[in-house]
Amino acid sequence: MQVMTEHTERDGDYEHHGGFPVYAADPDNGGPHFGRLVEALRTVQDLAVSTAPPPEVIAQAAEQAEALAALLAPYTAPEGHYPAGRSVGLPGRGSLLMLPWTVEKFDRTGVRSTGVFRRYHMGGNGAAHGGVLPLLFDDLFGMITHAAGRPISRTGYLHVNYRKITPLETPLVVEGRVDRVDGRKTFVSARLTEPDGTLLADAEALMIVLLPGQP
Ligand SMILES: CCCCCCCCCCCC(=O)SCCNC(=O)CCNC(=O)[C@H](O)C(C)(C)COP(=O)(O)OP(=O)(O)OC[C@H]1O[C@@H](n2cnc3c(N)ncnc32)[C@H](O)[C@@H]1OP(=O)(O)O
Repeated sequence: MQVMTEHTERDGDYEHHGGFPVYAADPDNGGPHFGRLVEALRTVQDLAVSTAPPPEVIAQAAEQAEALAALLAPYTAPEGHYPAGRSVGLPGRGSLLMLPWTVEKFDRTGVRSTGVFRRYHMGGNGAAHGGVLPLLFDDLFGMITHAAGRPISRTGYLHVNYRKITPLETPLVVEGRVDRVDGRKTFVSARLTEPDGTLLADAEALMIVLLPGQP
């Protein structure tokens, strides 16, 4: 997967739009144990929303969670200086906020990612929560804009059409592209499908190039 520092045909003013820090991919994906930590935390998230332990077990889990937080707290770092979000070799770039999906295609013609929605992402009656689909699409649109060599942009609007119930624990595909560029405006669209092509949701968005100094 290409990242900002490896781009070739981009706007000559690419690095200067907006007040964004410049991110670089972490070639080590956070080191030998980071991916394992993120996966363990995701499993804890799944279990935290789907288990009903007795009080003594909850107390024990709370103590262990508090101990883990205390272990990590001394190592907080500035934005762009921790592996979460920059570990492009890990699902969701190693960020717990992102869906744990894997980018399979990332170039000027578009981006494709595959993965599953897990128990943590459940809304009601066994289906994915409606709020996680915009998260998936928004991050994809950021990557699409970036892969197309467009300058640093933010989402102006994001429209999602929910076509069919999105299942959990089922391999899915999301793929999108730049449809049109008009000055600062990049119009993008994407589709979320099952592997056989069944459409679950589609989305379109407007990504707006930041002006110098815009946050
Ligand atoms: C390592 C891997 C990395 C991978 C990287 C992965 C990154 C993930 C990225 C995630 C992206 C996000 O979620 S960003 C977070 C969500 N988005 C935001 O918080 C944005 C908040 N909004 C803003 O900051 C502002 O609205 C801006 C900066 C986007 C635009 O403000 P502005 O600079 O004043 O521009 P403005 O004149 O209003 O708009 C410019 C043009 O766009 C049009 N426009 C603006 N908003 C809209 C709108 N909602 N609907 C229609 N059109 C609109 C205007 O009419 C105008 O058209 P015309 O008159 O010129 O024709």
